[in-house]
Amino acid sequence: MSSVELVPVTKGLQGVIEVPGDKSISHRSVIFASLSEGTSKITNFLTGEDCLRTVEVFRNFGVEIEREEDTLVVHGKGIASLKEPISPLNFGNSGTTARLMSGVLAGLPYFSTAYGDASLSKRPMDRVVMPLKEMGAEISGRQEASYLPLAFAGTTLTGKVHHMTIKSAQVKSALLLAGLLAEGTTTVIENGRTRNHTEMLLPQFGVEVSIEGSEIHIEGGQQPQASELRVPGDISSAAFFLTAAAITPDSELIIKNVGLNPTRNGVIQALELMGAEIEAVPHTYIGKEPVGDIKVSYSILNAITLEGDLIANLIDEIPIIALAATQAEGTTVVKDAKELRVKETDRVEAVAYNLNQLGAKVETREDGLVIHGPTPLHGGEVDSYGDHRIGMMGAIASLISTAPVTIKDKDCINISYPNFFDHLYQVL
Ligand SMILES: O=C(O)C1=C[C@@H](OP(=O)(O)O)[C@@H](O)[C@H](O)C1
Ligand SMILES: C=C(OP(=O)(O)O)C(=O)O
Repeated sequence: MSSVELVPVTKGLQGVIEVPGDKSISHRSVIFASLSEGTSKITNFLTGEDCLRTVEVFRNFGVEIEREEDTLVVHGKGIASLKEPISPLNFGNSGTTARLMSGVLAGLPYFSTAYGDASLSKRPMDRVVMPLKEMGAEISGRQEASYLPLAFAGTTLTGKVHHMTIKSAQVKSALLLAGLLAEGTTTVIENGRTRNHTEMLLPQFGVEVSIEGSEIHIEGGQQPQASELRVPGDISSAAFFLTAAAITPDSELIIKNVGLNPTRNGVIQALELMGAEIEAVPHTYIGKEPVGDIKVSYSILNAITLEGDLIANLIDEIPIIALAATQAEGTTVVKDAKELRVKETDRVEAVAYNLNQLGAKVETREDGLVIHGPTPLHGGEVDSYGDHRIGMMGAIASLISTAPVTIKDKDCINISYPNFFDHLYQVL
């Protein structure tokens, strides 16, 4: 297993970086382009392992997708021209591929099977399988199709009104995609705001989606049309550098061209509430997505409470915010975040275990974390448990530790941020 030893820094982080393309938007862009008629060009596509899984899935459906570095050219021939896949589809480690593609596989008139790695095979799939079955999907698998591997019979779906019971953009998106392939109208009623990239991007591919408050409606039978798109920088990747600069004395960093969608920018709010000197200015729109530069400098931080609706807005950033909280004055509380327990690993346990190994004082709760700060970190070993966000949290912790930090299984970082270490060394 690959590991790396990182030594503490002797000076602050300085410079200007541009993080890779947004993971959520990259997945969606290749799905929509592959279902489209015509040739789509996607630039700044995230070449992390997860998004490449989604590309591979559509190649299995016979879609010709060319890739040169972070540019994809997708030669769509329309939904009716997709071919039945002859091999099982491999979703790897990617929850987004698994959930969104379940909506697609359920509604295409083909038999398909799909599997994932050990981590993904433990993550709940009933959250998409159950509402898809209510639309007429035939899906089978272990424990009433609650886990991968899954088999999709490919049936005619009927539109339906779904009342969401969890806050999940993956489930919402799976149902909207199934709705696109279904007969009639599908409505998803959210029980809290989650990232809205699917609803924002589908119209760019010529698909009509109507939004009234928390209700999203999509009419089945629409044929998406090719589009051109530049993917904004990923705020979830930027979060590691924002936090690094906020907790490392004498730092000042600028991160350019980051997606600042208000359903995703909770990490900026959280760092601001902690007292970080942080400025995010949108300077342009890519489609309906605001994009801007973020400037952040070292500050003395204070503890905060994160709960309620803000949680979905920063769910993937909680590990790195927890590291910031170890350096903040007072007790930081993270509540309403039990979703963290069903990510690539149980992130409640993984964050607490690893930060405590380094000398922090972190307690676990069923739905979150309690972090007592500030505590100096003394170095040691961080076990990523194969989870990219835990690996990157450990790497950023090394900057302010008094002794080296070893990251076990560092290669998992390639899942969402293949050039993470290049960027880190660039700003040191
Ligand atoms: O829709 C998406 O692209 C994502 C939604 C979130 O998951 P949930 O829908 O499970 O909250 C997030 O954690 C994941 O990294 C990406
Ligand atoms: C949870 C994540 O991704 P996914 O659900 O796509 O595996 C993540 O990127 O932090």
